[in-house]
This record gives sequence, structure tokens and C-alpha cells, in this order.
Amino acid sequence: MAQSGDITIGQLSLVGQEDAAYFVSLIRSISGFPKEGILFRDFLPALADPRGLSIVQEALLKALPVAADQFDAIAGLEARGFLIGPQLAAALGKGFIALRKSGKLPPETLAQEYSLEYGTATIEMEKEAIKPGQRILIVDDLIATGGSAQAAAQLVSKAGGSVAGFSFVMELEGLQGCAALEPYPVSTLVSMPA
Ligand SMILES: O=P(O)(O)OC[C@H]1O[C@H](OP(=O)(O)OP(=O)(O)O)[C@H](O)[C@@H]1O
Ligand SMILES: Nc1ncnc2[nH]cnc12
Repeated sequence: MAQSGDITIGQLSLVGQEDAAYFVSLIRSISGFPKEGILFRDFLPALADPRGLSIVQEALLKALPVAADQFDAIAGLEARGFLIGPQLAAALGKGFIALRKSGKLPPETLAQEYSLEYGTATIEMEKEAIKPGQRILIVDDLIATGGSAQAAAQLVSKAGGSVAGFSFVMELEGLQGCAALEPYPVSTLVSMPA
């Protein structure tokens, strides 16, 4: 697979090597943020760039983990999942469901606590956001340990929905995040060392 710096281009190559390399060049890596020992991977510079923004949308559409007729709505995790979920949902003619950090949504909510690479957190969803039986694609910018994504899946199940799969832009290697989501279909565009 193609490599650019320490980033491996996986399914992002579906947009072509030139666009893939361009997008990867815009991913920023910051060492020691938000804590000592963490190499923080930031795709905001790629979203700030018009070409970068359209590349990520095209790539997410081309790399869907299941066919678009296999899910009814997209759910995204606050905050960075909100930056890709709504545009992907709009492009597919689906709705977007927000999974928020705790304390941001009015009652009644469903909540799920989880741990991630640098701490613990709780996400919440409006109790009625998902109709019973709805099939949900969960999206986020990055999968590290998979804790956030697993918590999102638990919330979808608590609400009576079913998880159709997961789409991520970036995957951190060596933390077994995608393995933790088995047997759900998972798609990631690029991978890189944690
Ligand atoms: O796979 P995990 O170990 O759970 O880590 C991945 C999560 O960590 C980051 O979010 P963060 O909680 O930092 O919040 P933010 O999007 O609000 O910055 C990222 O956007 C994912 O949601
Ligand atoms: N290394 C990392 N960079 C960006 N977001 C993250 N979420 C969890 N680990 C992360």
C-alpha cells in the first residue's frame, strides 16, 4: 500500500493516488497533545482546504463499509464526527443523528460511558432519535482504541436501532480499535502509528 510520511494510504486510494497524497499531506501530527506521550492526529487542516474537503467526502462515499441501501441514517460522534457525518448523510439522502458529549442535550437522553486513548467520557443521544429497527452507519474522524465507537454502538442498540457499520477517516495502528468492532463492517481511509 502507498505510504506518505508515516501515514499509509488504504481506501483513500479510491479517489486516485494524486488526490490521496494531497489529502494526506494536509493531516497534521502534534506530539504531546493533549497529554504527554500522545501523537495527536488532526485532519482539520484538510477540511479547511476546499480540495481536501471534497476529497474526504468523495472518499467516504466510495469507501462505504456497506451499500447505501443497507442503512437508514448516519450517526456521528461529537465533535469531529459532526464534521463529516452531515455532509455524507446529505450526499446519500439520509438523516444525521448527533451523539453528544454528556450534559449538552435536553432530557430525555440515553447515555453511555467509555474510555479512550487519553481519558474517559460519556456520550448521550436523544432517547427518540432512532426509530426501532433503524439501521445506523456510525461515523467519526478517527478510531484509536475503539472505545468511543463501541459506546456509540451501545447507544444505538439501547435506542432500539441496529448498527450497519462504521466509517472512519483515520485509524491508529496497534491499538486494536477495528478488531474491537468485529463483526461489524468497518471502513477506514488511512492508517498511521498511534
Ligand atoms: O477510539 P477511541 O480511543 O475512542 O478514540 C477516538 C475518539 O477520540 C477523538 O475524540 P475526542 O474524544 O478527543 O473528542 P473530540 O472529537 O471532541 O475532539 C476522536 O475524534 C474519536 O471520537
Ligand atoms: N492520537 C489521537 N489523535 C487524535 N484523536 C485521537 N483520539 C484518540 N487518540 C487520538
